[in-house]
Amino acid sequence: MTEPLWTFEALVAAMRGRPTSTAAPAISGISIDSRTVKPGDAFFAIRGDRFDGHDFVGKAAAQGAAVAVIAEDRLSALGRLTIPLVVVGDVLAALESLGRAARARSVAGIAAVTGSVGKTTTKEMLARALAATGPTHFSPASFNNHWGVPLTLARMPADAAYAVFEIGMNHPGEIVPLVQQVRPHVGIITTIEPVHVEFFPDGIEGITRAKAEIFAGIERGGVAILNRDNPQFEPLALMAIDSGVERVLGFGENGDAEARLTAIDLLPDHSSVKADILGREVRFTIGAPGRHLVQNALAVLLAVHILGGDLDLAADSLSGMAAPAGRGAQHVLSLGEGEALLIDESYNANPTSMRAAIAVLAASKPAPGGKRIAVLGDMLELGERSGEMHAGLVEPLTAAGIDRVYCAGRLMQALWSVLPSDMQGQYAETAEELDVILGDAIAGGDVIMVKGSKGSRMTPLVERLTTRFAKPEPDNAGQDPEIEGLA
Ligand SMILES: CC(=O)N[C@H]1[C@@H](OP(=O)(O)OP(=O)(O)OC[C@H]2O[C@@H](n3ccc(=O)[nH]c3=O)[C@H](O)[C@@H]2O)O[C@H](CO)[C@@H](O)[C@@H]1O[C@H](C)C(=O)N[C@@H](C)C(=O)N[C@H](CCC(=O)N[C@@H](CCC[C@@H](N)C(=O)O)C(=O)O)C(=O)O
Ligand SMILES: Nc1ncnc2c1ncn2[C@@H]1O[C@H](COP(=O)(O)OP(=O)(O)OP(=O)(O)O)[C@@H](O)[C@H]1O
Ligand SMILES: C[C@@H](N)C(=O)N[C@H](C)C(=O)O
Repeated sequence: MTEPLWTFEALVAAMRGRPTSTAAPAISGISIDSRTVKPGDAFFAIRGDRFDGHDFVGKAAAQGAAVAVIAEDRLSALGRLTIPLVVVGDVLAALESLGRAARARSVAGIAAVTGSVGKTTTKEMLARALAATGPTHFSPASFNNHWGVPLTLARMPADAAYAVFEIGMNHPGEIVPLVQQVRPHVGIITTIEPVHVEFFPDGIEGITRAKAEIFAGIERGGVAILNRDNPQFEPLALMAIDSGVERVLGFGENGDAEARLTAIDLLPDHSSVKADILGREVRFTIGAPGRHLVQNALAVLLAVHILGGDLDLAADSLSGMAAPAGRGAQHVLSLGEGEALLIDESYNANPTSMRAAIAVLAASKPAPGGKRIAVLGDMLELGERSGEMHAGLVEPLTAAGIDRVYCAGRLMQALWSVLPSDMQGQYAETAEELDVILGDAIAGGDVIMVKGSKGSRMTPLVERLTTRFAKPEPDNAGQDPEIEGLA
């Protein structure tokens, strides 16, 4: 029999909670959402921006939750429930305590990933690479904030050999409490870029300081892994040493990088790479395109090596990597007269990730007669230089020889107004309006890259296009289109 994730007693003790029952159900998972709760889960009733999880305890119980963790001040209002409760003062604080207990009992080699872009991609890649050596626990999706980090910690099995956590922020001060819960042996900063800059009046310097907060939680004897090619490398390295981090290692093309790129072949659907990782030559293939993924992979292999994983197995594992949903995942569209390829980059957008995605589109190979099409939504949270940053995309788009650009959103007007007329597809105020426009414009052989900030609602546009132009059965039967795409 496999061990439960938590015994009831251990769960109660970790949170110093008050159980309402002497029952002792085994707990196989942790959930904060009645819509996805599984039998055996402990349901934590979190108060969020829209809802109070206490209103869904009954539903969670009906779905099979073994236990619910609730706040003292809501107990009397909950009425009769069929499952044991653990009563605490503050449910989020209790989740954090459980997360700390998971960390305290763990023998895993632990990595934390932050950075202005590439956190999720790097976290997914590192989890894959470590899993080639031993059982690896990691954050789902982008669970990187004050809810996602303690939740991921609380879910960490006691016998995980490795664990990878993503840590995000869009304001100063958010990383310190999160990294102090995770206490990683290795802290990775993917890169420092002008992202969420609206919340940083002092720009890149402020972002650098905020990302450097990760050093405050690195374990004694731990390692900081930094982007050697980024202009903020030196300040970050100094901040790491000032924070007591004993070892700082770099990755990139720079000759001084400990994980150094030595040769690269960027192809439309994958990359072949040669690198020197702390003096060892490693050759590998990444199963998804883009120079930015090569950068991320260097950090990943360095982290695997430091954590004692098998470097060769890790490098081999990267050939099976597909770009995550919304971050480069590829879909084949069936257009009657032929097929087109849609690259879904709709999860986020900022000048850096836009340039990375435009480079992938540039390297793609449309079929004869096909076009390279960029469909771009607003980049949010860029502050007072937002207009300039939107307009500035004209340079990489023209340099890459993109055939047509479609724009959606008020901010994208700044780009639209400076695009050469022969590149202009069409402008729409909302992503929704592009549905029909694009449906009529795209043709077999085209490669279409869709990107915008999450709030610019390009993801629903991708969903509508992939539904409308889905490959007919049986080609798709039982297969995940993201995995079956050309990635
Ligand atoms: C708390 C939570 O997870 N909310 C998710 C939930 O939201 P919902 O719309 O339902 O409303 P509430 O949050 O108010 O709900 C309160 C609780 O009630 C539960 N509940 C609700 C309805 C119901 O029928 N049953 C229920 O049990 C609910 O589950 C809550 O526990 O659902 C949404 C849809 O799935 C989720 O989108 C929402 O998730 C929020 C946004 C969230 O932050 N979740 C974290 C687990 C997480 O880590 N998510 C990441 C994205 C994180 C992110 O954007 N990070 C930023 C950096 C951090 C910035 C920081 N300053 C910040 O603001 O957070 C980044 O740039 O990367 C992910 O989803 O991948
Ligand atoms: N190292 C990198 N350099 C530049 N761009 C990158 C890099 N890695 C990923 N990207 C780009 O950034 C986009 C977002 O990637 P990812 O989700 O991994 O970043 P993130 O930091 O987790 O973002 P978020 O803060 O929105 O969760 C990708 O679709 C890709 O276009
Ligand atoms: C979605 C959130 N994690 C984020 O990064 N937002 C920025 C503004 C974006 O979507 O580009």
